[in-house]
Amino acid sequence: MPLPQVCVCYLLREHAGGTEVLLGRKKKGLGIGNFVGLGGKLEPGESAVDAAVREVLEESGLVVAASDLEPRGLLSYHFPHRESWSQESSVFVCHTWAGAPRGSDELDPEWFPIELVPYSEMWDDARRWLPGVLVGASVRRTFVFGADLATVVEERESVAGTGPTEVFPTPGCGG
Ligand SMILES: CNc1ncnc2c1ncn2[C@@H]1O[C@H](COP(=O)(O)OP(=O)(O)OP(=O)(O)O)[C@@H](O)[C@H]1O
Repeated sequence: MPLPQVCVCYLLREHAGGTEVLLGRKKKGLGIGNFVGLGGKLEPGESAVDAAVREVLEESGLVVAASDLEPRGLLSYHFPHRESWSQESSVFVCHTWAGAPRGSDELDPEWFPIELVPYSEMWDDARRWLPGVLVGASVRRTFVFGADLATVVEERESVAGTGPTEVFPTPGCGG
């Protein structure tokens, strides 16, 4: 079964001699209380880019153009103890937008210098890949979360089903 597809978009600005990223504390749903980038689920038939444009607008009021989104990879999140939480996230970075950020029922956006991103208040995987993405890297990685539904217990440098190897072969399907 393909995983539910979600997207995340990190807006970056140059400010006070450094780079800042727009994050917000999630007010509802999966990961409530965590600081996250702007993003959410793809609607049926929607591309990850179009979903990112829509989610940025819905969550912050900012208007981004699809052509200004830089694709930075794919993350696969697995929750063997709560399969309904497993999902795959396309990652984008964007430096150009129109408007000023405003809060929404999802989060209240705040700028953070990239050296001061609150990793201890984010999903456990973020500190393992987001620092690189914020300075220009791309990422393709799989994270497996433990029974506490919060701690990364396994990390692989590939994404199940789309990379050269199947990370999670389904018992009974071949092999
Ligand atoms: C498990 N480790 C994780 N680490 C970092 N980020 C994570 C994440 N798991 C989900 N995310 C992000 O969360 C958003 C989807 O969350 P999800 O609750 O499914 O969607 P959200 O409620 O926003 O969607 P709608 O607005 O209802 O579409 C999406 O940006 C996705 O990248």
